[in-house]
This record gives sequence, structure tokens and C-alpha cells, in this order.
Amino acid sequence: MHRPVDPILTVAQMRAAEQTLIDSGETVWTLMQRAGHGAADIIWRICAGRSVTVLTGPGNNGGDGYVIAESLRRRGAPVKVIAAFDPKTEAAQQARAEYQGEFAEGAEGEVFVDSLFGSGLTRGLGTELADRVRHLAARHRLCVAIDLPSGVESDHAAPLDPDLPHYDCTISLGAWKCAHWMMPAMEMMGRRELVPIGIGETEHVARLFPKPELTVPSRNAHKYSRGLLALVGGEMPGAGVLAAQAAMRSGAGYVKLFSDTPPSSLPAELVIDRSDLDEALDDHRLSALAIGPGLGRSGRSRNRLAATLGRDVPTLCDADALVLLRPAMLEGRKSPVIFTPHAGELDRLFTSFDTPEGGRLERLLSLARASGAVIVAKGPDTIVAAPDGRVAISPPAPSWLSVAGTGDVLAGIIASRLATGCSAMDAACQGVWLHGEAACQAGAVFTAGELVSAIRSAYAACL
Ligand SMILES: NC(=O)C1=CN([C@@H]2O[C@H](COP(=O)(O)OP(=O)(O)OC[C@H]3O[C@@H](n4cnc5c(N)ncnc54)[C@H](O)[C@@H]3O)[C@@H](O)[C@H]2O)[C@@H](O)CC1
Ligand SMILES: Nc1ncnc2c1ncn2[C@@H]1O[C@H](COP(=O)(O)OP(=O)(O)O)[C@@H](O)[C@H]1O
Repeated sequence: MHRPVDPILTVAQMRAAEQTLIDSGETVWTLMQRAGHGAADIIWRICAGRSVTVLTGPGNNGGDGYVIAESLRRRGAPVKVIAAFDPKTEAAQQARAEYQGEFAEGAEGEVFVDSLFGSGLTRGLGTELADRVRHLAARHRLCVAIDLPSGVESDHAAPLDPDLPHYDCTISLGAWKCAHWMMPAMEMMGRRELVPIGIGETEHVARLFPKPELTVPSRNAHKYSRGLLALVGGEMPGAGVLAAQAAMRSGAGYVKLFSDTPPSSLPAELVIDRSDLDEALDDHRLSALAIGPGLGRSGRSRNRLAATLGRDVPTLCDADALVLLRPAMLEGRKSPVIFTPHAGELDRLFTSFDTPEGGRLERLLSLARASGAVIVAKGPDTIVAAPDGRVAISPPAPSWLSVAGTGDVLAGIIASRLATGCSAMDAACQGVWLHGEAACQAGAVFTAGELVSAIRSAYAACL
């Protein structure tokens, strides 16, 4: 069901994609024209007749700036260019030669267009240039970054100078890059726009995942055919109940809680199985298992985890399960596993699976390969990595999710999608999307319980 779209490229992949276009008969100049005019269309709508200051650098990003400035000037916008460097590339020199408008040293105006550096940034801006960018951003009402905000190293989404400005809009050229969707740089971008320049299907490091396309149950569906999910509870059954409530609203036909110490107040629809765990796990109708929320970290909890992972049923591990997990527990498994760690749990997994140091995406992929699990690395920029090398990045979800219990809700949603028969990767991506959409629908200051209530409308939006 998951329909992958929107590739995200490293800087090297972007260069290669550009080279492929050039090899097929384009020139850097025609690409710059396409990128610059596309960006100018967006800025024209933003500036709505207000004055524009374009800061240009030495490379092709600076060249884009001249194309943008000339395009806006011809439409009648008051434009000034501040050239921080002379253009060094042939295409940028041509763009400067074609610019017929004014130059300025230090300008005040309404809209600041940062075309100093894009993906060619190789080091920090340094004090003088960074001051210049900060100063210009502070003296304009609106700030727009071309391709990337200057000072951002894209592949690691790293701002290389302190206190760089935040932009109202970032216009990505040709394809998305890592920094557009990964923290911490992602925070600087404001609204993100993409100007296509003709790049087709190309090698990419990740994809931005889209709205899932869910379906109404088939005419002859019954509760088992829609999937039986069991949440294996532990010492603090409340978290398991929260996950179960989320799971009941996320597609599975039947949700059970395996717990010998269930809380006193329970939703009537939730079936509790108090029997011995091994016995409960013998049910051949189980289509997925989830363990972790409220599991606890005792020896008994560890035994429950080992027993659960010992059954070859698609399984989601969250929270305490990720802390207790040891690689040996996964030996011999054929069914998919999903891990849903937050940053702290992820660090423990890196240690447990002896994952080599490296860039964030690279390290997540190493963990996925070493464990055989789909990793859902939660946070403001949730990233999903699969053992087969696929990586998907979630569009940003509301920061109101930063409240206790929302991780249990996510675990329930993803496990429910897994129970419906989705692949682990699809279950993870659909679940993260539903969770983020439920948070949008829930509005401000919600509790985890209120987030659960919003899942229904998020689900309905995907039908
Ligand atoms: N890739 C594509 O398909 C397209 C790319 N275009 C533009 O080209 C840009 C990439 O162009 P370039 O590779 O020329 O890179 P940039 O224009 O980002 O900058 C490269 C230049 O800046 C210098 N430099 C890097 N960091 C510096 C620092 N901290 N201080 C001083 N100098 C520094 C480099 O030595 C080089 O001379 C993209 O971001 C985009 O804006 C568009 O023109 C057209 C299409
Ligand atoms: N600032 C944020 N912006 C967007 N989503 C966030 C933010 N902080 C947390 N989240 C999301 O909220 C959930 C929190 O999960 P977790 O830390 O496991 O919480 P808990 O253990 O309390 O349930 C995750 O899905 C995470 O991606």
C-alpha cells in the first residue's frame, strides 16, 4: 500500500543526478535557468510587490540568485543584489552578466533571498559571513533560502555556524536534500517548496513518505481476517492499555492484552487474556505481537520478551523491550520485527548490536541490517530504516507529541498495521503517518488518550 514518492538525495547523489541531465544534453546554464525561474515564481508570490534583496555567493547557488533577481526585476519587483563574492563558475558568471538591475552593499528591505551557498558548502561561513547573513535576515521582514540556508551542511543536516537565521521559506532545487527533513537543520527551513528541474528516478538515500492509501474492510471481512494483535503486557499494564486502545482504532480486527495484572478500569472492547503467556502465545490465529509498553525491566519481563520473540510471528518491540533485548533473542526468526526506539533507546540498541559509528542514516541502516529489524527512530524527524536498505523520513509531526504516552500510542498503531498484514516497512510508515496526522487533528495540548481519540479521523482521511 505504501506508495513511495519524493526522493531525498545526498549532495553527491544530487551532483550525479545533475550530471545525468547534462549527459543527456542539458547544460548547467539551462538547469540554472529552470531552477532560478521556478524559484522566482515562488518568491514573486511571496514578495507581492515588496522590495527584494538577493545575497549571492561564488558558485552556482549565487548564479541562481542572479537568475532570480533578473526574473523578479523584469516582472517589476524592486530588487537589489548584494554580491558577497565574484561569481566563479561559468554559469554564475553568465547569470551575473544577464542581470540588469541594481547592486547594493548593505540593504534593508522586505524580502531577503539567501543565495550565498547551497549544496556546495564545504566549511562553516566564519564570523564575518555569518554576521552578514544574520544582519540581513534581521533587517528584512521575510527570509527565503535558495536550495539550502547558507551555512548548512546538508548530508548531516548540520548548521556549521552558531545562531544562523531561521527562514520563512526554503526553496529546494531539483530534489529534496537530507537537511530539508532532518534535525537540527530542518528547523531552520520554514515552509519547504520544491522546484523540479527534470531529475527523474535517481539514486537516493531516503524517501519522504506520503499519506498512506488505506482501504475499507472487504465485504466478507471478519475480525480474524482483519488481523489478531496481542499486546504482551508487563509490570505497568496502563501503557499496554494505551497501546491497545490505539491499536483498536488502527485497522486490526481483534486486539487482546496478554496480562495477568490488568488495570481495574478497562475499555469494554479490549479482551484480556490472563492465562500463562506461553499458553496465550500458542494461539495460531495471532497475526502480530507487540511488546514493550509497560513491560518493566525485571527478570520476569525479560522472560516474557524472550517467549514473545521466540514465536515466529511479526512482532513490534518498543520501550522496555528495547532495553532488555539482546541479539540472541532474535536468532532463527523469519517473521519481521519492528523496533520503535526514542533517542535514548536507540543509543542502547546501537550498543547492544555493536553498531559502528557513522552518519545518522548510515548508522540506522547498520542497525537495521545487524538486527534484521525495521527501525523507527522516533523524534521530531522520525526516520524509518529497513534491513533491505530502504530509508523513509516522515514529514514533520506536531511538537505537541512531546508528551508522555504518545510513544505507546505509536507502538499500538504500527502493531495494528502489522497485524492487518502489511509489510514491516509499510506498517511503520503508515503508522508514523497516522500518528502525526492524529496529532494534527488533536490540535494543541493533547494527552496521549486524546491522541488515541483522534486516530479515527486520521484513518478516515486515508480512505
Ligand atoms: N544540482 C543541480 O541540479 C542544480 C544546482 N544548482 C545550484 O547549484 C548549487 C550548487 O552549486 P555549487 O556546487 O557551485 O555550490 P555553491 O554555490 O553552494 O558554493 C560553491 C562555492 O563556494 C565555495 N565555498 C563553499 N563553502 C564555502 C565557505 N564556507 N566560505 C566560502 N566559500 C565557500 C566553494 O569552494 C565553491 O567555490 C545548488 O545548491 C543550487 O543552488 C542550480 O543552479 C541548477 C541545478
Ligand atoms: N518535538 C517533537 N516533534 C514531533 N514529534 C515528537 C516530538 N517529540 C516527541 N515526538 C513524538 O512523540 C512520540 C514520543 O514517544 P516516546 O518518547 O516513546 O514517548 P513515551 O515513552 O512517553 O510514550 C514519538 O512518536 C516521537 O516521534
